[in-house]
Amino acid sequence: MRDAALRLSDVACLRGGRMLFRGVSLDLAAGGSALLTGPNGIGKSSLLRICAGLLPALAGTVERRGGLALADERLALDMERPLRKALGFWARLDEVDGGAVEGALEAMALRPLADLPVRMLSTGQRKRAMLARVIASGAAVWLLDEPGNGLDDASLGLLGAAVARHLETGGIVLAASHQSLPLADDVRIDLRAHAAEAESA
Ligand SMILES: Nc1ncnc2c1ncn2[C@@H]1O[C@H](COP(=O)(O)OP(=O)(O)OP(=O)(O)O)[C@@H](O)[C@H]1O
Repeated sequence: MRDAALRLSDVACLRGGRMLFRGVSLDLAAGGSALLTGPNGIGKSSLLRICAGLLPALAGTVERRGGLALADERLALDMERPLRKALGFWARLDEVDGGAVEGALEAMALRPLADLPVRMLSTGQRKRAMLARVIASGAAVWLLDEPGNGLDDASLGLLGAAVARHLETGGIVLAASHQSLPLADDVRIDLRAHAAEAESA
């Protein structure tokens, strides 16, 4: 993971025929993290999708080095499978060993729930399950969309600890949130400063 990188240069985003933001630059190397902030609808999720290569940027460049894991509003876990098996499905695709799933369950305090079908998990437990999927992936670059939503204080602490461990081992974290998070963010990008309307106002 030590050669992981995420670099954005002058990125602009057009969505639904509307310019959302422009001029966003970011340079994260191994161990680097950033928090994207701004009100609902400003384009935080869109920027994460651009970083993930799921949405083209209107202008600018995105460079990624290292595997990528995205946690957004989609749980991406089989609702009918027990949690451990649902995570195991991704672990096989990600070609990580079974120990990665156990470690991720432990990190998110999900061991006691590991044999329950995913559909039986509560909102906060599902969010922890999604974070466990990211942790188990072994990906260097974590893109986390509103990772604190639905989490109680204890779970926010687990999230903060997981992020800190990931950064210590050379990972990169880009999180988007409209609320403050217990993350060691080196860089903060307030998308309001890049909003297309702000420029013309
Ligand atoms: N598939 C789409 N097609 C067209 N417009 C879209 C699409 N998805 C989102 N948008 C629009 O893009 C804008 C930015 O949405 P986005 O989800 O990136 O904002 P956000 O800052 O993450 O918001 P929130 O804090 O509510 O999650 C919104 O105005 C939204 O309606």
